[in-house]
Amino acid sequence: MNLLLQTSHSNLQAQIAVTGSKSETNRLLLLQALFPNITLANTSNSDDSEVMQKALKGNEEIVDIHHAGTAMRFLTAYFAVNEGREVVLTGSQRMTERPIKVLVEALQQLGAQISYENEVGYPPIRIKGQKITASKVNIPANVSSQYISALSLVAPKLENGIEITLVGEITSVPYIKMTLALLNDLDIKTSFEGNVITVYPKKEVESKVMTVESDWSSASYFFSLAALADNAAISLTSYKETSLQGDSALVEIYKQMGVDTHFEENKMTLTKQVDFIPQTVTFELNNTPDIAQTIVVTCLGLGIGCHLTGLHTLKIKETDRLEALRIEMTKLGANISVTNDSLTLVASNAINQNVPIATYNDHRMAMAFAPLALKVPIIIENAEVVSKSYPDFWNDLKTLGFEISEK
Ligand SMILES: O=C(O)C1=C[C@@H](OP(=O)(O)O)[C@@H](O)[C@H](O)C1
Ligand SMILES: C=C(OP(=O)(O)O)C(=O)O
Repeated sequence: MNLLLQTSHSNLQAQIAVTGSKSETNRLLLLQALFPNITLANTSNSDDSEVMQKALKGNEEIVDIHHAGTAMRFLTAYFAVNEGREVVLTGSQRMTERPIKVLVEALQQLGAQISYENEVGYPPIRIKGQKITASKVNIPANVSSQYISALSLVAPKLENGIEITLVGEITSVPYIKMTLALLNDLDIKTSFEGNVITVYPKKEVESKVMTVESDWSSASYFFSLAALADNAAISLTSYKETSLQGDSALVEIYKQMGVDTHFEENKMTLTKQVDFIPQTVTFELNNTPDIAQTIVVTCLGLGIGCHLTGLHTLKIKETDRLEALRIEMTKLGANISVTNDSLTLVASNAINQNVPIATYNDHRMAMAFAPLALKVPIIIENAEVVSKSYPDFWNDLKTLGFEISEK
């Protein structure tokens, strides 16, 4: 499904209930499988959370998690310590290109039995669940934080917990802290000092309702819309000023691009400010890789330049996001260059109209480019990809007055 997006509304007003964080949900689904007396509220309705839930509930030998990176990594650890069960864990074509070796080797250090069905280092993998008693493990920390979260999530159920020594620069740190904070909310003791994470064993937890905050990465598209509109007052629920999600850095980032955020109870309202906006912005995004695409497109829409660094993980996500951005932004007339870990956009004012944007099976390519419809009519190819994290995205955009038609 290709969608043509256009709008004559440049004053955006609406209240939108954004789905729960898929990162928090997928952690809590795993923790609920380990501790069934936890109840979850405001969970994500994303495809990635649905496949996670199905995989945890099912009993099949072949478990297919499609495009869901967190599900792939978290379930690798989950099945590795699930004594007596054997599964083949696989996913989409792209998932078979996303590396898993670092996590497999860490689990093998602990005594797990995991082998590769095809290419060494990549899914599909065969896992024979074992009782794990070893607790010390070293892991390179600069490829994906999801490996470290995966080990930490299963650790409370290991006889001796876990002590993880992180080697090298640590990437996507807020996601690791989110994992430990959720464990702490269940009264599971953890520590993260220097490059060592410790998670202590815990047999049972108290019954508790865990309420997921709405998804901040999904909120990023509304920050972009507010920045590109002439006027905006967009209210989003349910959000907290102090969040477990690192992407809440959006508040400070978009302040520099003319968006003010006001919190009241469980709602945040984004308003457009007409203050001075710099000609170029610079951000280090090692902590917040998922909002890189949103920010670049906002800058194009504002006619300003940007220099983004800390982007090395973008090459191994749903697609090579740096290359995808370079190609699609160039189609729109942008002057953009990328390296293995950075991106530079030169300020310019013209944007080509009616350009079909390819989305590369990447939900964030579709959603990041959509706000540009405030400036020029734009076509988003294979628009259904948004369901990976935000199935209601196109409907929510309609409530802001966008005309959306099949092309
Ligand atoms: O743990 C998580 O929930 C996530 C961690 C990040 O991945 P990396 O640690 O691989 O950068 C992020 O990009 C992904 O969308 C979700
Ligand atoms: C990178 C992402 O997801 P995952 O790694 O879980 O597939 C994302 O949602 O942007």
